[in-house]
Amino acid sequence: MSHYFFTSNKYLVAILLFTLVTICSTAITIGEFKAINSIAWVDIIGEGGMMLMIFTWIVFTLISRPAGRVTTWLFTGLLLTEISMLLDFLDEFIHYAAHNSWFTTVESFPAAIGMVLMTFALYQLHFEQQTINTQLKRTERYYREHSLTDFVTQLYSAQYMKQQLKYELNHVKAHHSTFSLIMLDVRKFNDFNQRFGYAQGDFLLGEIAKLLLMNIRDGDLACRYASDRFIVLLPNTTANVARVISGHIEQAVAHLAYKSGDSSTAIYPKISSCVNQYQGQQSYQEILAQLNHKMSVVKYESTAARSDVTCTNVPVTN
Ligand SMILES: Nc1nc2c(ncn2[C@@H]2O[C@H](COP(=O)(O)OP(=O)(O)OP(=O)(O)O)[C@@H](O)[C@H]2O)c(=O)[nH]1
Repeated sequence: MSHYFFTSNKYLVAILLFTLVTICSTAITIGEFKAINSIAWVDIIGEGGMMLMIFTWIVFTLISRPAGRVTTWLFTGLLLTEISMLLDFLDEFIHYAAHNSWFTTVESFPAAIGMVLMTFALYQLHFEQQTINTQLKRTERYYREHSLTDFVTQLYSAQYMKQQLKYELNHVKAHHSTFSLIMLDVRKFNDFNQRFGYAQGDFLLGEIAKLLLMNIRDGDLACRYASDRFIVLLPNTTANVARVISGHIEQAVAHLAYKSGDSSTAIYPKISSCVNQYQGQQSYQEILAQLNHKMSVVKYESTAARSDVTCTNVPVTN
């Protein structure tokens, strides 16, 4: 469950709770509970079920979508529909005197407006999804398999990377071609976690993953290999080209002025990278072992050169 989105939609959560509480308390104040033997239990189950379903849709909208225009339209449409369902549900066991019957006669209006708003929201969502699909193309090299994505970064997982590596090895053997791998490791990520907390660490990994995707080509595949380590598979690519791309990624991450929470201090994360080119003579296990070893050497050398400072704090000036 995305705690982050729920927090970013906190005003909508407050509006939802306020609306539901106000309607229930108004109904109880101006109405009277019906006698138990005049209650239609089947209607209560049906209407109560629909009300709960729409409430669940609202909660899923709030936890799975970032705050913004489309989310607000979706939320408003769903909330109006929920209001109709709640009024419908309440009048199953609350009776209103004639002068308060407006409370139940208006029940169908919110849903009608809500449906129009939701249709508009879905129309907007369609365009938003088209933009996301364009970006997703970069991570969907051969087929969609979302069970193999990493939750924190939304990149493909190490398991998917191994599958694709095996596929690529067979491919280069059959076609006498070549491919390269880039391994990237965030420097002193443990220190970052200790200083800012794991939630911020997750967020930073997500931001680095986005930069990674922006700096690779459509046919390349970026995966989260292990904790703060990423691998990019570059088909039909020599080590020289891979080094250039890896340099672009390093520069992009080095220019990421990360702000933790409300802090206005910029933190500049750094990553180490190494590159290897392959023709398909080794197994995927040997390749990964070789790449991990090369990364250890790179990290050792950068530590020896004392250039592994992770976070440079530069106060942001307005
Ligand atoms: N926030 C967050 N931290 C993670 C996740 N997975 C692993 N870690 C943490 O990542 C850190 C990795 O630490 P190390 O392997 O020592 O790496 P490092 O601190 O970058 O050290 P160097 O690579 O030598 O510079 C550990 O603190 C792990 O607990 C995750 O999904 N989210």
